[in-house]
Amino acid sequence: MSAPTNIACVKYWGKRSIALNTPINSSVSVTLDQADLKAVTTVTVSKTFKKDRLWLNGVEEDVTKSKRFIACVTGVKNLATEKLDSSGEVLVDKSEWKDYGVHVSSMNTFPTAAGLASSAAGYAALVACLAEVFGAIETYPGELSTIARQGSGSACRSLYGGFVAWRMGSDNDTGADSLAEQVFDENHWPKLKAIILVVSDEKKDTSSTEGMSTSVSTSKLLGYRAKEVVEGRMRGIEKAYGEKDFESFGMITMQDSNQFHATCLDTYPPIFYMNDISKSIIKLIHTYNKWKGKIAAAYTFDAGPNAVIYHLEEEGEELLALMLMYFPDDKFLGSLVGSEYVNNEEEWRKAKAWVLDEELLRMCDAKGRSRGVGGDVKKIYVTRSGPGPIVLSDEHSLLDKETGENCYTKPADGNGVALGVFGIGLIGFGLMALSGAGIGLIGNAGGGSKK
Ligand SMILES: Nc1ncnc2c1ncn2[C@@H]1O[C@H](COP(=O)(O)OP(=O)(O)OP(=O)(O)O)[C@@H](O)[C@H]1O
Ligand SMILES: C[C@@](O)(CCOP(=O)(O)OP(=O)(O)O)CC(=O)O
Repeated sequence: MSAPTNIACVKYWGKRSIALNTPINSSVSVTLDQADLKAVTTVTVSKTFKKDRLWLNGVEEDVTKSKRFIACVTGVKNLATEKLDSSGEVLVDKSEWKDYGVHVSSMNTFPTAAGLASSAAGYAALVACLAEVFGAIETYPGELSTIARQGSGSACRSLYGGFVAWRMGSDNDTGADSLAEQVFDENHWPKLKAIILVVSDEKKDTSSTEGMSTSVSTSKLLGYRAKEVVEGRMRGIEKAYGEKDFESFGMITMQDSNQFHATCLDTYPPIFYMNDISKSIIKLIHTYNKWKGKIAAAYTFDAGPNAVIYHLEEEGEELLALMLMYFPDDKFLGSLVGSEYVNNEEEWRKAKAWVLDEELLRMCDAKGRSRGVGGDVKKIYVTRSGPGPIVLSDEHSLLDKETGENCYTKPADGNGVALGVFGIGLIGFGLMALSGAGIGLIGNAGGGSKK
């Protein structure tokens, strides 16, 4: 299976219960297109596997004590149904699944743990893939998202496409109502686009989990935000998205990003996720909006320095040209990922030569960022909203079909694989080799249960 990342417009920051991984406030995000960023995961299960194993980007991680991983496997197994063969015979009774070991191999097509929501895509892919293999059936809508939430909070939102809310819920005993809900699907607002400026692809020094824990115990501003601010913003942004009102959508998105980073600064000791490059992106966007006379672009930053700039299609080329003017790549390094405008060197030169308004440039120059200084932005994605998890065909398996061992190696030069290598193909049942001694069920191929 593959699963998307998502970038929140109203941020999740702070846990109500660490054990249940429930939040102190609701949040809402845009699911991004998997053509550009995704986690790809294969699951194989077998009775012969001695222990559960996970390979991430080709390297094995010990998951035998991972609370997050165990919660996902156990949670999905609890919803499992029996596995049938094509004639309707029971191959695996649901009571037997507990004896099956799980092998998982997963890779991200973008930097891992760098504030680009790799944990969201990764745990959503894991839960969606396990659900296929075990034929899991939800007893109420959103139940699988309550399981993904226990892997990583933001992962619950990656189980759906489009515009997705994570309702904080009120059940403090089970967390069963702290779940994701699709507010609008990915086809609702096709003109909405996103430019991602990767300022750093290094692993961040304060993880979200650790950062929000310190914030909850030390920041009064965070408590105020959760109590007094978020619900109004949730209502406002859902209305704005529904009405395709970019100005309101953009305003709330920017204000909420700023408030999230203000709570980080209010945390003791303070946490700094944005750096000077992030701040100069913020200044450029405000200058651009001032020049436009309206909110035409809106930035948001997760727990890292990388910027996501939401905008409408009509501003896409101009904004990209503006970014390339102030954050250029020195030479053409290949097409901008996902870009409709820059797919070869000629288009890249054209984008760089785009004639930006003199007054706009004068206003931007006055904000202190010099034109043409390269090296600060490592990579640019030009993307949009997309669907939730997708079933891939067998040929994309990251686990060896005979042995169930990892067969994926991360290329030396990048994050994951070249785009397009993992094609998207919906197939039906993909029972690979279910024999008494052999490997069980290959999860990126779809389930075989009664549904
Ligand atoms: N494809 C994947 N499959 C399973 N687990 C993954 C996958 N990708 C990332 N993870 C887990 O998520 C962790 C990274 O999460 P972290 O929250 O630190 O970064 P992030 O998700 O990239 O950033 P953020 O959530 O702040 O945007 C990894 O160390 C790994 O444990
Ligand atoms: C800033 C954020 O991206 C924080 C995401 O935090 P995580 O979901 O990664 O945290 P855990 O639940 O501890 O795994 C905001 C958001 O995505 O809403």
